Amino acid sequence: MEGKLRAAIVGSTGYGGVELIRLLQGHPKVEITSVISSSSAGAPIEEGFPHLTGVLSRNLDGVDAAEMKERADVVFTATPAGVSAKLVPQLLEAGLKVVDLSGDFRLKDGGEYERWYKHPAPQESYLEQAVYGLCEVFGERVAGAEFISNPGCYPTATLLGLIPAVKAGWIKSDSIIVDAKSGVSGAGRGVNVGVHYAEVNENFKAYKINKHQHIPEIEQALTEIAGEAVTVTFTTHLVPMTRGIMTTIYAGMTGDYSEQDFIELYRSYYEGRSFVRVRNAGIWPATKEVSGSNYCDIGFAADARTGRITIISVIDNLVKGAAGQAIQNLNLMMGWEETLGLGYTPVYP
Ligand SMILES: NC(=O)C1=CN([C@@H]2O[C@H](COP(=O)(O)OP(=O)(O)OC[C@H]3O[C@@H](n4cnc5c(N)ncnc54)[C@H](OP(=O)(O)O)[C@@H]3O)[C@@H](O)[C@H]2O)C=CC1
Ligand SMILES: CC(=O)N[C@@H](CCC(=O)OP(=O)(O)O)C(=O)O
Repeated sequence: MEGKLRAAIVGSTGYGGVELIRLLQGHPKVEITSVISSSSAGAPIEEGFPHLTGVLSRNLDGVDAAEMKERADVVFTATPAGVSAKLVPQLLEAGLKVVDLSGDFRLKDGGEYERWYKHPAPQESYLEQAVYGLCEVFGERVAGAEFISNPGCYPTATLLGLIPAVKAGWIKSDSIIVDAKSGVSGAGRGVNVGVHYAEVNENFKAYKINKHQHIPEIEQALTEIAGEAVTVTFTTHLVPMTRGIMTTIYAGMTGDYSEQDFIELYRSYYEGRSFVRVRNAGIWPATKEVSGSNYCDIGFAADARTGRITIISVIDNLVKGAAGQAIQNLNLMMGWEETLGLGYTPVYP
């Protein structure tokens, strides 16, 4: 184990944290040295998560920045909104590297954060320090950074599906509609009546229409790429499945572009990036085709009749949408190959 980077996971009893454990167990340069819980410190992690028996044998540690500094070099905070805002500054002041999976540091404008998340914003200096880790787009900023704000699950699928076309000026920036669907693990492990089995099974429902906290995150990145204000209509739906996000994106095209034009544009933009796979014409991605993996698969349908492009983008919300991208960010921070420890083939069927 000597020579490995030591990692602690706060929120290790949540879905994002447990997925970090699964993925980091296979990472050749990282050792998990602390799994942390605010409510079950002292208990063996296998007790609550029998699937980890024989995989990771550790007792849960309490939330203590000084102890984390003793035990770890990097901390993944897979904690609810509002918790990271208070905890992460302590970790940074202790000299730890941090990858935060929550939404607390993604919006550069603290006022916008308070408006959408309904929590007090973190101090401005930490918002400035946080590097928004959408690896395939802003990866150069991640290299050597000490503090990464990992993108949200829906924004990851949406932005990877939109950015090459927005950057090229191929779509009308006031015409974007994102129809997004998520599996139930996206809501986390906490009890919530909206994600109860009887509410979700054999059901399909829209939620947070025009009020979703990922809207400003998507618009912030698209506005930067476009160099002009971009707004999106964004509707989220809950699908009766465990993992997976599909975003179906509609936008008016600025010219007479074909599917093949889009395929070539996107393949060129993502050239050399292993985790974005652009489909051939007529083969649209499905969530199962990325499940358990760090891939984002993208497909297109151009409609000359309406002048609109339809872009389908799928990810596993817990991998590319959370833990996988967090590890990809760590790899880039450390100057390692970005695919290190992430070579998972999707679980199919
Ligand atoms: N699920 C997903 O697909 C995605 C989630 N995210 C974000 O990642 C973060 C984690 O999500 P997820 O794992 O799904 O959520 P969960 O609700 O499954 O887990 C969150 C964990 O945080 C811990 N926690 C709660 N309060 C505190 C506290 N005060 N201090 C320290 N730890 C605390 C809890 O564990 P304990 O009680 O043991 O401390 C809990 O298990 C959230 O911000 C979420 O929005 C981002 C992208 C995708
Ligand atoms: C299915 C489901 O409920 N998904 C959650 C995703 C939450 C999340 O990941 O929140 P942050 O990225 O803001 O931390 C939602 O739509 O709110």
